[in-house]
Amino acid sequence: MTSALLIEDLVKQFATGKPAVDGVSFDVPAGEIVVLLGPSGCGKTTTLRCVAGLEHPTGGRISIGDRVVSEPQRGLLVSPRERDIGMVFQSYAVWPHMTVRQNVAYPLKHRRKNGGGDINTKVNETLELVGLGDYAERPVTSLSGGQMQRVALARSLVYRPQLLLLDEPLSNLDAKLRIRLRDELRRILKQTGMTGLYVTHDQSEAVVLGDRIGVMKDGKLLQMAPPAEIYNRPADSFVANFTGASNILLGKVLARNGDKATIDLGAAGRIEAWTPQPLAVGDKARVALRAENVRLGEKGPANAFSGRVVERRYQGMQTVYDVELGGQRLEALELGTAARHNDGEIPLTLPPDQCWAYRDEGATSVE
Ligand SMILES: Nc1ncnc2c1ncn2[C@@H]1O[C@H](COP(=O)(O)OP(=O)(O)OP(=O)(O)O)[C@@H](O)[C@H]1O
Repeated sequence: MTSALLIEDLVKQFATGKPAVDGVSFDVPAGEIVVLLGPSGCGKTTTLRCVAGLEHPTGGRISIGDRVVSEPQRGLLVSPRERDIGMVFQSYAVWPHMTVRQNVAYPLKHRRKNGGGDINTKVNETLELVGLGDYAERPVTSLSGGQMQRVALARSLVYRPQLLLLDEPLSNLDAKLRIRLRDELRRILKQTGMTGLYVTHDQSEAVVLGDRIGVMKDGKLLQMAPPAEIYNRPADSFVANFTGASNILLGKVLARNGDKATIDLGAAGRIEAWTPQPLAVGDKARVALRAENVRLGEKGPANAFSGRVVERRYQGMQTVYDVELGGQRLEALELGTAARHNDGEIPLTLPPDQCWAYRDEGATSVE
């Protein structure tokens, strides 16, 4: 089957600096939502703009459906209007002098491709889909930010483009609305069977919306995988850290056994960890793990340690514990409204599957 979007070795070099996009390749099968996630400046917006045709790539190839839309080596560049894409941006791109209905009908009246059929029926169906059925005749400027963004979404969905591009569409909304629209967006996109490429720096949006998440850093795509794999099998220490595995234990590789490694943590003892990288015996390693995966008060069958709680921070719905482990520090998170552990010595378990060892590129090590 042809991918709805295929990006091969995409490079974008602006006049100055390092390449904003540096050899990125991935595909999006029809009906799938791929989210590009990464910190500010990692190149996710530039990638999306290259797909839209708003940026001219320096190298590589982009195909939408079975049509190549950009291949600079052959001097090929299809204009944005000819790409059959929809776009939703951070700012609510709506026509302020029109009603909601007129805004959503606009692309059907002004695009070559409208698929035929009755414009009013299509507009009504799309407004229902985005939850604005009762607002059709209102001036668009009388709507709230969240509603305006629904209008922008409806306007991009109404002509059923081959591909929908969304660049941080929720970031201008207040926190509560952002969460509601985030959850609804997935339902809406899935209901229409739309293929989507979505850009965000917000992990929770990426996890809720994406069938797959691509984590980017410095113009490179570090990992592209379903959310659960990104969260449970991060291929790279940056991916682990960016998605919230904030605990890092430093050590040295003692032994390898398949995709597991035994790491010497110095005074803390030895730890078993999963490793996606070809670590060798003697290598310095960083073991990453999430605060929520530290099992305080438990003596498990593997990776059982004795630590010391040095500080507790009660946060109402959860408690964060600072734990000392052989001269290193860990944070442990306990969900629930009651803190069950006190300061002082405590057994704890770090489940081997939830400990991930990466090569330590930094200088620090435990001798
Ligand atoms: N028009 C431009 N001219 C020069 N450099 C640019 C231009 N647009 C982006 N860049 C640079 O390219 C790199 C990637 O930017 P890009 O906007 O793609 O990152 P991003 O991950 O989307 O970040 P953000 O979330 O802040 O938008 C950055 O270093 C940025 O400064």
